[in-house]
Amino acid sequence: MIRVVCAIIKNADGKLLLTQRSGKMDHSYHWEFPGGKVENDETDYAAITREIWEELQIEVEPLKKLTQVDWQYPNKKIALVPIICEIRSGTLNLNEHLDFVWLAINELTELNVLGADREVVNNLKRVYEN
Ligand SMILES: Nc1nc2c([nH]c(=O)n2[C@@H]2O[C@H](COP(=O)(O)OP(=O)(O)OP(=O)(O)O)[C@@H](O)[C@H]2O)c(=O)[nH]1
Repeated sequence: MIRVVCAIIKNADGKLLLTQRSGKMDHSYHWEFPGGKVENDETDYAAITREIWEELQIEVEPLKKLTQVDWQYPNKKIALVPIICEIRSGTLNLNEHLDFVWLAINELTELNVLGADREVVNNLKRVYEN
């Protein structure tokens, strides 16, 4: 099982950041929460800080882990760990993705999001509704 962390980043309007995978990536053109694989001997928080810096040139502070989603794709099984993060500095620059969007939680269903992320969105609705 591959351990993957993804960042839940909210802006001042309460909208969440999603990024679109490029044509060169696995699951091309799907939308996801930015993040990536945790490397050996790396903590989840170190991994998300590194990935967001590499992908978006933003410095984030990880604040809280949410419920892990285990998901089987045809070619791999992942454990996706969503982490609530706050932006500390930087201006968003797309180093790897095709596009980004800020959307309210109820608007996320309109996007073609990855399977595991649909589950994350459902869990988030519960977090934000309570
Ligand atoms: N970054 C990210 N990856 C996700 C999310 N949800 C999800 O299923 N994944 C999957 O987790 C895997 C690892 O992410 P990655 O960004 O490091 O993968 P990659 O395409 O660079 O490498 P890979 O092609 O070897 O899998 C990918 O297969 C990706 O599709 C998500 O919200 N964020």
